[in-house]
Amino acid sequence: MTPAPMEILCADRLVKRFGGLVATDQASLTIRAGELHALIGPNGAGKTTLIHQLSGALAPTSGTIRFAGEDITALPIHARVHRGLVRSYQVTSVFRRLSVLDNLALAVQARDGGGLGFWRPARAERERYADAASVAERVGLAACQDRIAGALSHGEQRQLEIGLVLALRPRLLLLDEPLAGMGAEESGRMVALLRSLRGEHTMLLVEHDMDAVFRLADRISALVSGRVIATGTPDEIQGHPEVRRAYLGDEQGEA
Ligand SMILES: Nc1ncnc2c1ncn2[C@@H]1O[C@H](COP(=O)(O)OP(=O)(O)OP(=O)(O)O)[C@@H](O)[C@H]1O
Repeated sequence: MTPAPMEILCADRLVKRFGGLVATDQASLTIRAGELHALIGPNGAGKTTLIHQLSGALAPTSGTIRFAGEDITALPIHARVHRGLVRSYQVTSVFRRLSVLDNLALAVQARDGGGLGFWRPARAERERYADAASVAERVGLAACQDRIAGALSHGEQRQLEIGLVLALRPRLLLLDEPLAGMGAEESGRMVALLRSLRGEHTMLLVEHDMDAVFRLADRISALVSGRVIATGTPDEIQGHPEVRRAYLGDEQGEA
């Protein structure tokens, strides 16, 4: 029997040039099924450019991306989403005038290919809403599932965005700075949510909050000038001399 592949995503030597600028420079990255993998790096290191290449928003100049054993380098965003590679805020967006539950039900419907409930529309609708309610609960929004999305706090809206991605039942979630712009309390809630998803979902997290990254990640890859210079456990990354010099600086490198 062939064992299931451990690696869900394998990016091999991705180069992205913008004119004379090389934003990712032979960047290679492997994500294992089930892990929370964080990508760290200083401003301008190429994190966003790399994520965009993985999601399909940007075509690499060279290099390949394999997902679940298939070469997806040339596939557009929607085809990657269809295969289960989903980035938050890219494909699904919050409809501010709809309720939390309606937003989630629409994402469930999108997942099911438009919800062709031709036979039993009422039942299909009920199932969709039951599914949406369980996602609302999963992301900590059960108590406000009937509220208009536009009236949610910033932190709750980010929780909803995670819910919209989860409703698509992704095989790999690309999370781009989920803690951005949050205060301590909201950020604590989001970290708890991400921790609760750990082990249940495979995630690639780009985040500037080093504290959160080192608390959450199973493995971390460090990007410097477009290159992945190290991948390892939080302890290995924290002790890596080049990483300490390049990334952690006086935050942790001096500790
Ligand atoms: N569309 C573009 N056209 C030209 N240059 C770009 C473009 N997108 C990114 N760059 C450049 O590529 C380099 C990498 O940028 P990128 O945004 O990927 O880095 P980052 O690690 O995500 O940075 P930050 O942490 O500040 O978000 C930077 O020098 C940036 O100016």
